[in-house]
Formats: sequence, structure tokens, C-alpha cells
Amino acid sequence: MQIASKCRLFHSHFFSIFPQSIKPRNPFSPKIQKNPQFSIYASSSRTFNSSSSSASILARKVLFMAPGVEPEDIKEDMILPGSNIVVGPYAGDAKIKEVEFVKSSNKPKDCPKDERPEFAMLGRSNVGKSSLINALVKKKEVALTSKKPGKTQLINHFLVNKSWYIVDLPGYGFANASEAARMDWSSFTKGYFLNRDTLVSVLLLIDASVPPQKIDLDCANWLGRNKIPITFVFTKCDKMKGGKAKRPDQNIRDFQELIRQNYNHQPPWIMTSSVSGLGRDELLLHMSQLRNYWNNE
Ligand SMILES: Nc1nc2c(ncn2[C@@H]2O[C@H](COP(=O)(O)OP(=O)(O)OP(=O)(O)O)[C@@H](O)[C@H]2O)c(=O)[nH]1
Ligand SMILES: [Mg+2]
Repeated sequence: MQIASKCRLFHSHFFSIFPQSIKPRNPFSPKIQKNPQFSIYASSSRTFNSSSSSASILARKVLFMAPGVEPEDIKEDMILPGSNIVVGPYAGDAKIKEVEFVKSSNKPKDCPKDERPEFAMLGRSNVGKSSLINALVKKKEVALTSKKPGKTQLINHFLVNKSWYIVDLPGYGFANASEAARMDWSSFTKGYFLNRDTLVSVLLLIDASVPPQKIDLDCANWLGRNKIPITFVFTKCDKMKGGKAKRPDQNIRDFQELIRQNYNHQPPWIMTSSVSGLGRDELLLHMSQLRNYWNNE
């Protein structure tokens, strides 16, 4: 199948429920602990084992159905902790054995052309994109990080296990960038998202230590409108502020509420911390199932 049509197939399924005809290829028995904290669907998860249609409608609304999963088959231990992601039959081979920096591109058309699947890290400047890449690959300085926003300026491709890419992108919403640089950012990155046929999913990073930001909601809505697959990755979940500031889980819930209005089906979301390693293995497992599905279709 041609890459472009393969990609469309993937995208069109992504925002709807996966069709009955997809047969599991890699039988997977999840070794996942019970999902401890997530009250956002805690009340509904009790009903997932029931075969009632209202339970499966609820599951469809709140959970991310991985490829090959039917709502009526979901059990609580198939949901990744700290996320709404159901693990399905395509999950596996999530280990990172090697990673190498391949190239920096300043135009989407200069990106690698070898048709390997890729995941792009997107988010506000300073949200923790480069730190998350380092946490995923367990190396300190694969992607350069900084306390000052605006560190990453180009499209950087990192090749993992010689078979797929993680892409580090410049952050958006960097107030100190010149007007010209900000305009450039949007045409340059929008061009990348709209034309990159090998893009499996955008990982849209959202800082969970602050309340929902309009710029993140606008970005999520733009991606949704353009049918670009998205996973919300909440960062800095280790940051517990004192006083009246809201905790990460409250900020995440507020963000979900705002997003829910614009999506028929809840996109996948997951809590992470590059400091404590929270969500690392779970995110890699999620990426494996999207990648394996992409590779197999
Ligand atoms: N507490 C905490 N701090 C984090 C976490 N992730 C990143 N940081 C800090 O946030 C700052 C920005 O991190 P980067 O990874 O450089 O952010 P970025 O999104 O790549 O930023 P740009 O390249 O400017 O777009 C650094 O000081 C990191 O140490 C996290 O999970 N927890
Ligand atoms: Mg960066």
C-alpha cells in the first residue's frame, strides 16, 4: 500500500472506533497493575466488565480504544496507570535498546525520507519536550534542555532501535521570540504536521503543574480539526505546589473537561514526569501499539 493512503487509513481510524475487522496479530497479555489514582473514570471503570451497552458507550467516551480492542472486552487491568489508554493486541517491543541523533532540519522537506514511522514532541517552550526524550531513551543529554525557553530551534530526528524516530520540535508560545521567529514557527511546524506521511502521532505535551492554557487548547483543536493523531502527555506531574495552587491531577481534569467539548472520542492521555520517571514505561508501551499497528497496516 502507498504510504499516503496507508497514512490516511490510520488517521481516519484514529478518531473513531477501530473497525470490527481488525484482528489482533500479537496476542498480548498485559502485566499491568491496577490503575490506582484516576478518579476521572474511576466511577465508570467499575462498569467496564459489564456487557451492558451503556457501559461500553461510557468506555468509548472516556477511554482510548487501542487498535484491535472492542469496548465490551475491556477489563480494568488493560488500562495503563495514570492514563485513559487501553492496551491492546498490538502492544509489545517497547524497549529502547539504542538511540542515535540523525539530523536537524530547518524545513519539513529536509527531514529524513526513509519512511520509518515517527512520533513528534510538540508543546509550549519549556514544557519539557527535550527532557521527556532524554527520559524515554534513558540518556541525559541526547536532546539538549535548558531552564530558558526557546532552546530547541530546529526539527531534530532521533532514530530509535534503527526502526523508528522520535522528533524534537521547537516549542510554541515563546513570548520573547521575535515576531518573525513566531510567524516562522507556525508555518514551519504546520507544514511539517500537514505533510509528514510517516507521522504516527503527535505527542502534545501539556504542563500539568499549571492550569489549562489557551494556547495549548488552540493547538489541540488545530490538530484535531486537521485530523492529526494526538496523544496528550502531561508533564511535570511530580510538581506539587503548596498553598492555593491546584495539583497536577486537578489541572489535568480541568484540561480534559475543556477538550471533551471538541472531541467525539477522548484522545489518549497520560501523566508523566521526567524527574521521577512516572509514565515512562507506559508511554513507551502506548507508542509501541500505535507503531506496530501503523507498521502492519
Ligand atoms: N520538575 C520537573 N521539571 C521538568 C520536567 N521536565 C522538564 N523539566 C524542566 O523544565 C525545563 C525545560 O525543559 P526542556 O526539556 O528544555 O523543555 P522544552 O520543552 O524542550 O523547551 P524548548 O526547547 O525551549 O521548547 C528544564 O529546566 C527541565 O529540567 C519534569 O517532568 N519535572
Ligand atoms: Mg527543547
